[in-house]
Amino acid sequence: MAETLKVGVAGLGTVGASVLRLLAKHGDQIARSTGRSVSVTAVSARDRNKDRGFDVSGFEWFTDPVEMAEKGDIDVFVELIGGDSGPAEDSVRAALARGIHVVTANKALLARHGVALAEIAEANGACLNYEAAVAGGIPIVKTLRESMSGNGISRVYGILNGTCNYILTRMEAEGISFEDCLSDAQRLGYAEADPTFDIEGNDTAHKLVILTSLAFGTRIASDDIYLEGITSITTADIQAADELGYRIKLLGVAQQTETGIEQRVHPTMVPKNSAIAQVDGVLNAVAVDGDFVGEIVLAGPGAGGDATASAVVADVADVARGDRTPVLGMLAVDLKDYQRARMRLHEGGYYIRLSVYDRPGAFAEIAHCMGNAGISLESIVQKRHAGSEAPGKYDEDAPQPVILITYETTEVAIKEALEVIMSKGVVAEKPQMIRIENLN
Ligand SMILES: NC(=O)C1=CN([C@@H]2O[C@H](COP(=O)(O)OP(=O)(O)OC[C@H]3O[C@@H](n4cnc5c(N)ncnc54)[C@H](O)[C@@H]3O)[C@@H](O)[C@H]2O)C=CC1
Ligand SMILES: N[C@@H](CC=O)C(=O)O
Ligand code: NA
Repeated sequence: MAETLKVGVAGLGTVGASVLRLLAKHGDQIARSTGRSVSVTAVSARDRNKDRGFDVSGFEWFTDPVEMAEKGDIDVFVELIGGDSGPAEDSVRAALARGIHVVTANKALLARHGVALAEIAEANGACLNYEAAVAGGIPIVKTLRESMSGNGISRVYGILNGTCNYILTRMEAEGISFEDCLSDAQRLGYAEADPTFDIEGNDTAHKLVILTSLAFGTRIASDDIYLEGITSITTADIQAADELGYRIKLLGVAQQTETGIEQRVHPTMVPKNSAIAQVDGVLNAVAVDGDFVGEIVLAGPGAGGDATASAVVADVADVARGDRTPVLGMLAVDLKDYQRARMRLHEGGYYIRLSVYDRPGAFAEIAHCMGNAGISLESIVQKRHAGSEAPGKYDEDAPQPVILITYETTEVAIKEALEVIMSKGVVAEKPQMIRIENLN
């Protein structure tokens, strides 16, 4: 058998601890599969004496991950610290500059510096593998980098954040509050160190921009993305979606249009019978439309220590096998510039929830504003608040929820119509607007 592959692991938190356990449990299997034994020889974490449930005394210890990257006797540097700068960035750059292969789960780092890191890796003959960075345990990076290289891709989309999907699923199924669901996701090791990255959509955006680059052969365009998180989603929206035959999911979508590539992250109403609507809890799903293969959908755990470790170790195994696939599926120099499609031109159906003053003519005013903007309404439903006046009487001071579903229209038309509606004094608060995606 070839020489042992020496691995240094930086960051012994949720994912790092699972990586050590996985390698301890399945090291023999990996050696048989790759023809090379893989052994962790060095680790870096902040506190050597912390009880992590496993013994770290057999590893060379580095308090500073950059030192491990620069001086450690290792072949692979596994970065599981997190963050798009600081020790994660410095240590990865140092390892690659030395020609040490890098495996990372850090999507924030790749979204910001992916192309620059790919260039350093290429210049020094090192691998940079990051399967765990996108949709956790789902092998989507490998699928795009290798298995779909013979296809022209027109769209890639999916549920890319386990924390948000877990929150939305439990809010719908169990009626649990947003805050309680989020703290459970944190306790289970799904959330980012700063969970606002999850719930405000940034984590999904980090993953989507990596997928866009892999799918379309473009440079990573982290700033060119439309972004909305799930913090404005209420149980009223979830219930209304259910009654209308939809579920609400946080989707990341990258789609080729006539004017460029649309990169967008936002809560989305998807038909209940679509494949993506069945994906619950911490599971993620990614769909890719290829011109020869058609649509493929991969689903599986998107977060959690063990599922993520599965992807990290598969990347280490690829290094052991001698797999040298280019970082972004092609050399960095061959990546095209990303051309952004304007979000205002986005076309689709919309769900609008308005809080309408119960006054004569209010409905007509709303329908008129929509009509003026060229928007056709598929349905309009008034949902009386429990305890409000019986039908036949009205209470001017008690706004009532009204749900509109539009036929396909443009983002610019919807936004303009809602502004006009707000200016007419018929609604009590800013309207809620959720895009509808009619997926299979
Ligand atoms: N938890 C999950 O489900 C997933 C996490 N990821 C990514 O994996 C990476 C790690 O995530 P987790 O394990 O969840 O985070 P974590 O917060 O549990 O672990 C990070 C570890 O890095 C250590 N650390 C921080 N600064 C350090 C430094 N200067 N030197 C050495 N160690 C340092 C921390 O003490 C902590 O133990 C992040 O990039 C995250 O986005 C990716 C997919 C899933
Ligand atoms: N916080 C992330 C972890 C995996 O990438 C998530 O919830 O998906
Ligand atoms: Na993955």
